[in-house]
Amino acid sequence: MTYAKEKEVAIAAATAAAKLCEQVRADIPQAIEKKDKSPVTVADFGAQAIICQALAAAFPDDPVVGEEDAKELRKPEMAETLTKVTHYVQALSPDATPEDVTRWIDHGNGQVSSRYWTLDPIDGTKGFLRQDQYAVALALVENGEVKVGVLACPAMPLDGGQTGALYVAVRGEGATMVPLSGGEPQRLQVVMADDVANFRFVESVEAAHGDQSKQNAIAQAVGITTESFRVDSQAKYGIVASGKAALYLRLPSPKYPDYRENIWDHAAGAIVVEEAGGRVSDMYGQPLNFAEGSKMMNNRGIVVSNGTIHDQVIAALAEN
Ligand SMILES: Nc1ncnc2c1ncn2[C@@H]1O[C@H](COP(=O)(O)O)[C@@H](OP(=O)(O)O)[C@H]1O
Ligand SMILES: [Mg+2]
Repeated sequence: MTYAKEKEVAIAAATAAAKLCEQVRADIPQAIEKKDKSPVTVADFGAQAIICQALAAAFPDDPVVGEEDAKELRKPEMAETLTKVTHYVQALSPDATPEDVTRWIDHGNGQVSSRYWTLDPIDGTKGFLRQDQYAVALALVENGEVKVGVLACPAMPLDGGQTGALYVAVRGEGATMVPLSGGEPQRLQVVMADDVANFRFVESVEAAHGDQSKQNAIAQAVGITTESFRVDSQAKYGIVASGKAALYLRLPSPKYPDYRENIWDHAAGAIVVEEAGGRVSDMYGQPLNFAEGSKMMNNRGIVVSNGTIHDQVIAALAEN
């Protein structure tokens, strides 16, 4: 299985969604508060609509497990927001109606099964609102294993001065980065053990999404003495896959000890790092479980590394 069609459709859909997000961002979006108090914007809804439309057309039998749903958007008091979402979707899909938009968004409310897609239309919504990093993250999972992952990071600075990266991985075929504006795919390779200058670590900007003091202590314990890079979203996986950092740590926040990670926050990033030669596990060294549901109930914390230091990190975590 080469997943050629899956890869092509995912790249086109994520690229289109990233374009929509950048358009919304140029217009300075307002945050809307979700029931769980986390922010969402018209771009989150628009990107999920665009991607689900493409997936439903190309793979009508595949469920999509996405972050957003259209329940709130259908309420009369949200009519103005739905009009705005439809306006941005129409820039890419001119005949789209508000009914199409809500239907496409809800196509993303599928269930984990033996083959499904998982989608975070905007990962790092807080970064998106801050004009920082964010990612459009889309992955195909079969029998619990991520097979294809696409991560669009429109704000990622590239060597040479351009901005915007598309990270792509297919299981067994390696990982590449293509500038979002187009160009030749470049093969990704995690940092080598002797590349001291790039032996940094990355963590979230949001202190509440992790345990920054423990993350720093563990990084030091494995010999990373420089301060962390703080970056929003799965852009962190892109940075590790590109060899610009050796470690990404995401340990449970003491404020939210019962938090469980969402599959869409990790599936696309994880395959990109693994196919670039790195390793991904939870804080106990267990593989991430993409087979059970949208929350990884049996995993705690996330460790992403270049591979060479992975066992050392897990050992340091067991001791601390
Ligand atoms: N207490 C918590 N611990 C870990 N992750 C959390 C969290 N609360 C929210 N998140 C997740 O952190 C994601 C952002 O990741 P990061 O911190 O790496 O930028 C959010 O994705 P969304 O922005 O898609 O909602 C959300 O799913
Ligand atoms: Mg997310």
